[in-house]
Amino acid sequence: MTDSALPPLAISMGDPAGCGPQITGEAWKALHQSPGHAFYVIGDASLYDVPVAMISHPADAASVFGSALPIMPLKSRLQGVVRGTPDASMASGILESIERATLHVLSGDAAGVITNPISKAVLYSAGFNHPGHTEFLSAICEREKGGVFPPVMMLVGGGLRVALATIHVPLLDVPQHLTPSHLRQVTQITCAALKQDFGLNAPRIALTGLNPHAGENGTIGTEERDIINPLARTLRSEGMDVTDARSADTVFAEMLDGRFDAVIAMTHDQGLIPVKTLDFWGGVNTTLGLPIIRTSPDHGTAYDAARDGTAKPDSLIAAIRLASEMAANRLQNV
Ligand SMILES: NC(=O)c1ccc[n+]([C@@H]2O[C@H](COP(=O)([O-])OP(=O)(O)OC[C@H]3O[C@@H](n4cnc5c(N)ncnc54)[C@H](O)[C@@H]3O)[C@@H](O)[C@H]2O)c1
Ligand SMILES: N[C@H](C(=O)O)[C@H](O)COP(=O)(O)O
Repeated sequence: MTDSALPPLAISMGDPAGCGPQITGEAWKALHQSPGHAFYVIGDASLYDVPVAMISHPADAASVFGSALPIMPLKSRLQGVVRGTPDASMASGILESIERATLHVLSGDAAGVITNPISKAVLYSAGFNHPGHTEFLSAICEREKGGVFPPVMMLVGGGLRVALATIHVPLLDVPQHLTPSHLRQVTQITCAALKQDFGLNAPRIALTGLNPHAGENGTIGTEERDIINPLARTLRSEGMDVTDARSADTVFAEMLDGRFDAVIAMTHDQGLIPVKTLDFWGGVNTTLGLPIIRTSPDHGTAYDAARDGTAKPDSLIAAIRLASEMAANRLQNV
């Protein structure tokens, strides 16, 4: 469900040398006759190969969206953008765009933020010290709202919703992050978001095991027996519909059979491989646990496709559609 009474969606520019500008123009072409998906970009007009309209406030976006891509100009200057060639001097413009889009959602001027892909390596080399958008957006929300908003990454696509218990963590360090309190927090945030943002009244959640065969009763690893299953029992006693650790090699097939509404995977690749394999072009990354709606395409900067002008917009379009649905659901369910 979408709601055209909602304010427009804000889209960040992403890496200007990556596929963001091209797929944003293509997304506008696909959606400009759908007022319920109206959006604007905070970026530089010279990047886009579609008709553009400069706006000075998000409220101006809806009236021009049907005929041009609405753009709010950056304050940072972008000089010498070469498609397909990463350049760390673009970092301030990239970050300004993400931050302003987020502030627009926090102020209620935008219904949600959709982030175009960034190269983490480019931003790290310019001093950016968050692992990715997920944690950066959480930090902005915490600074502006004064609360604590631990973010949870969820990928949606191919019939799956997969939340991650750990994100950009080296495999060697994963076990130390899987504490009962952390897993409780991730599961509670996922459950709340399934209700509020996905409109599911009684979500059914499956936890994966960390080890092969979910530890095979403690004979191939003990995290399931000692951490995941005791926590799952406690959460069930509190009324949550959550499984013990299930084998990660079969649980996604079980979800496709309709047994679960979401899977919580213990590691990044455990969760993202099935979604991106089933639906790389339509997959969406969303951040749960924030006071704002945030979605993103599931792919990266695709510099090669950006250079050749062959980037596909499908995942960005899916991210825009999902952000609209989530914003409408959140409006209804708060
Ligand atoms: N949401 C994000 O900001 C995000 C997500 C993932 C990766 N990244 C970043 O992107 C950079 C590149 O990462 P990567 O190479 O592992 O992944 P990638 O998704 O950029 O590219 C993987 C492959 O898929 C192709 N591809 C990706 N998106 C495409 C599209 N829309 N159309 C056509 N082809 C497309 C690429 O050309 C490449 O061959 C890294 O710096 C990574 O940190 C950012
Ligand atoms: N792990 C994500 C993926 O592979 O799709 C990606 O790196 C995005 O991270 P942020 O949304 O935190 O930038």
